[in-house]
Amino acid sequence: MSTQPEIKFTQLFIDGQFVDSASGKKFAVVNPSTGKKLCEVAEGDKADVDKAVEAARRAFKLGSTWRTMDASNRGRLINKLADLIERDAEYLAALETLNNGKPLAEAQFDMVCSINCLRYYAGWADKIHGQTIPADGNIFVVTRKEPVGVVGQIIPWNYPVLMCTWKFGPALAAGCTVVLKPAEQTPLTALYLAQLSVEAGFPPGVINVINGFGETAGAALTNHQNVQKIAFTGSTEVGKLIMETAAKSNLKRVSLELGGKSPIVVFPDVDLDTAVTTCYNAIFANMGQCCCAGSRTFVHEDIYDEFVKKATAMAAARKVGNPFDEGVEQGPQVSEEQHNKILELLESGKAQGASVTCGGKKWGSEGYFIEPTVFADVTDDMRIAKEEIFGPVQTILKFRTMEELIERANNTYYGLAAGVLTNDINTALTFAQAVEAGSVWVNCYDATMPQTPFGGFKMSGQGRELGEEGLHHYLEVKTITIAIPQKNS
Ligand SMILES: NC(=O)c1ccc[n+]([C@@H]2O[C@H](COP(=O)([O-])OP(=O)(O)OC[C@H]3O[C@@H](n4cnc5c(N)ncnc54)[C@H](O)[C@@H]3O)[C@@H](O)[C@H]2O)c1
Ligand SMILES: CC1=C(/C=C/C(C)=C/C=C\C(C)=C\C=O)C(C)(C)CCC1
Repeated sequence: MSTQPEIKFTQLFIDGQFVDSASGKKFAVVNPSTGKKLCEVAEGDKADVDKAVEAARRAFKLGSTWRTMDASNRGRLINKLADLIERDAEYLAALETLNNGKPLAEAQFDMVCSINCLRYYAGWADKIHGQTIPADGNIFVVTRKEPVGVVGQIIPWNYPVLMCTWKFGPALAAGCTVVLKPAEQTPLTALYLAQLSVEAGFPPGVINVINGFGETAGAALTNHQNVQKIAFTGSTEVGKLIMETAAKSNLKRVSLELGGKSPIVVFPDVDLDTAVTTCYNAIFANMGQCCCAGSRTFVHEDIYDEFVKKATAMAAARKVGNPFDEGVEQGPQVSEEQHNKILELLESGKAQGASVTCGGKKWGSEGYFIEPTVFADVTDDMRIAKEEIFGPVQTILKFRTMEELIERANNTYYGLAAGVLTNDINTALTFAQAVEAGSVWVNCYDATMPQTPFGGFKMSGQGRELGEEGLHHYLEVKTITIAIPQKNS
């Protein structure tokens, strides 16, 4: 596989066509493995968002090709897009690795998950229906599930293709039209998907992609009077802004997939090597850049020292390097900003008294690499135990009792995910029921499938993506009540 896949699309995608931005401005896209510029892409802002929303509105007009299409044909188009991603998966994975820095094998797995997500939602397209309701009186009542309309979708840089499919799948199955804003760090694969949408046969305006920055393009989308819903994945800080802007503009619907500080808990009755591996994958996958990363590893005091020894050995053996190289498990962080944020948090961990048993600093001399790091003797008050690090940093905390564990696991503003490793079903269920988290994984982690709802309690978000739940945010319920001469049971 080429380490320099050709970059084919760098403009904005509006109304089925690639176009320059209205201002003519461009911004640089950087290769995180080197810190050097890869290319420039068109920089969209309010004027371009307005055009894209207008195109999406036209595509959503009553009587349009999209609105009059059989639902089963919407499903076929979504399936066709999945087929095209599958056809070009090697290229797309390489482009993702180039732009995002994730190891090629992880990018390839992301493509599989993305294809599965689209196929799952393709199947839903003609299974979205309302009810007939035996309401009181001489009436006949039906509900219809209708698409909410033009949807703005704002996504982060950690899973660029996967996040596109989590957003496109349910929106298109529901019959909405979309304007997607990829993260400014990683626009390249979304633009390629835009081209695939043309090849799949989506009518112009159904899918639009506007590259640009959050404060300009993202804010214009969130503020837009003709956008009926925003689906956002990213930081909790921006999630709050989105809700505020949505409320102040047209009270558009909002779903939010935000940060986390998820506990993964190890009880002493487990196979220790298996537990160490599960916890290692839970935090180090995707360079730790995952909202649901198992970023607080709670280990029972009886096995704590042995666990720390094994976890340290495992992290020390992690192969860091060029994400295109065979066997490399960890590439660079996505950007200099993220890299510096992580280094600052590493220093805070050291200063607050945690023990670095592995790593703890920058890796290499170019690009945005960080050493796989393990902190032991972590206490709840430390910043590394409270803040989302979003890096390859395992923090290991000690616990003694279930009661204390539950209290500490829940002592966070976040509530995205949790894991519990034990062979005792009572222990597993006690924790699973008590922990405040949208996903709880027992004897596994990151087990996220298109069929299973995903999202957060508390400040980790609003609403759920994936599964049937993920469709509801893209649908309005209309109640149609018809007066009839005489109802009969
Ligand atoms: N939950 C996640 O998947 C996720 C993803 C990325 C980052 N994060 C967290 O957020 C931290 C900061 O990363 P970041 O700055 O890239 O995240 P971010 O929330 O700023 O960016 C996510 C997306 O939101 C857009 N955005 C930013 N400001 C906006 C605004 N005012 N209006 C509308 N859209 C806006 C960005 O352009 C991007 O597309 C990370 O360190 C990590 O802790 C979480
Ligand atoms: C962590 C791994 C995976 C899961 C990724 C998930 C659940 C991402 C979800 C959404 C986002 C953006 C979260 C926030 O960052 C895979 C894709 C199942 C592969 C293994 C590693």
